[in-house]
Amino acid sequence: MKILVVGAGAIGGYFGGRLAEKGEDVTFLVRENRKKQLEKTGLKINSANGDFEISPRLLIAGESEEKFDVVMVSTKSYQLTAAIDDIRLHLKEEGIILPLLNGISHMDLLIEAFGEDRVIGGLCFIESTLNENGVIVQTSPIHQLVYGERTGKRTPRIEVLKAIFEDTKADFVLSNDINQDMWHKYLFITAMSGLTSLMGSPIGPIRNLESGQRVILDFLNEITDIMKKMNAPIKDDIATIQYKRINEMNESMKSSMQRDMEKSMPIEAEHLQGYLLEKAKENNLSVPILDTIYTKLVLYEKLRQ
Ligand SMILES: NC(=O)C1=CN([C@@H]2O[C@H](COP(=O)(O)OP(=O)(O)OC[C@H]3O[C@@H](n4cnc5c(N)ncnc54)[C@H](OP(=O)(O)O)[C@@H]3O)[C@@H](O)[C@H]2O)C=CC1
Ligand SMILES: CC(C)(CO)C(=O)C(=O)O
Repeated sequence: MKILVVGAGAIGGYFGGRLAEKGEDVTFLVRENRKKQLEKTGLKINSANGDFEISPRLLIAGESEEKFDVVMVSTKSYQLTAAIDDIRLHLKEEGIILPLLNGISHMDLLIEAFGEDRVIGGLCFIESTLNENGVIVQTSPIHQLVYGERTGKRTPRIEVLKAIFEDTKADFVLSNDINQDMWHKYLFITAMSGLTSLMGSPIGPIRNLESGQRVILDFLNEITDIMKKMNAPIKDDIATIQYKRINEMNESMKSSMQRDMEKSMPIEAEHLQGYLLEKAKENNLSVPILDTIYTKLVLYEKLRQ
């Protein structure tokens, strides 16, 4: 199976790199600058699970007519519309799209572009970032990619994908309810990225404060209320589950949004917090913590320009 990874950034480079390390047929769709950099240095990954390096196969959109069976999408949300045009050029007629972005609203964009049947569900738990030399630095041991048919069915194509992902030096998990898993991750990341970015601190010091504990739980409950109003397929006790998860994470864990802010890069505030704030407004919900976090993130974006 020919795999195209769209973006050789922090997560695409990591999971695509792990598949290539195992010998799978992986190509990275990149843009000019990243291509030049990767041709010079190779794809280097400094990982909590063991460093590795590959000479990646690279493709610039439209430079060949090569088509792929699986397209793993690992751009930022604000890069997705442009990336969709590039993907169209390289997706086989029966090819499938596996998105790894945080959030939910990108699913509508992808389904609109490629059709219900082409798009499966996906998400990942990993703490990784690009350093100033374009090296992927993965800091916590967790490196889990969760995927599945949005119908929950064990289709022949998902079994093929499962076989490809097996024995990779990363944790690939086939889900029977990827829709729910994606909403649960969305809840987790909205809280985690919002709070760490607002406080400018890894999660440890925030949760070590009594007030920090309160704000984490209150924010998770706020987001859960919005999601329930949206009829999102979440578990009733998901706020408690994610609260526990946040309390079990590494002391030093940062969110990718926070790391992007440290690098003065654009952030996915509209895609993550902004989308939920819109839904809160539509449902007349009072969401003071989300309002505060969103204001901070929008101010960051304005001051950055
Ligand atoms: N980093 C993390 O720890 C985690 C991130 N996520 C989520 O994963 C998604 C990706 O994040 P992350 O990997 O950190 O982001 P990065 O910015 O590190 O990577 C995105 C990559 O996509 C590339 N890209 C964008 N558009 C195109 C295009 N049209 N063609 C080819 N390449 C393109 C960019 O390349 P270029 O250099 O050309 O701009 C960049 O290398 C986000 O939704 C994020 O929230 C989820 C879990 C953890
Ligand atoms: C919190 C984390 C690292 C977990 O995967 C994440 O998804 C992100 O920061 O984007």
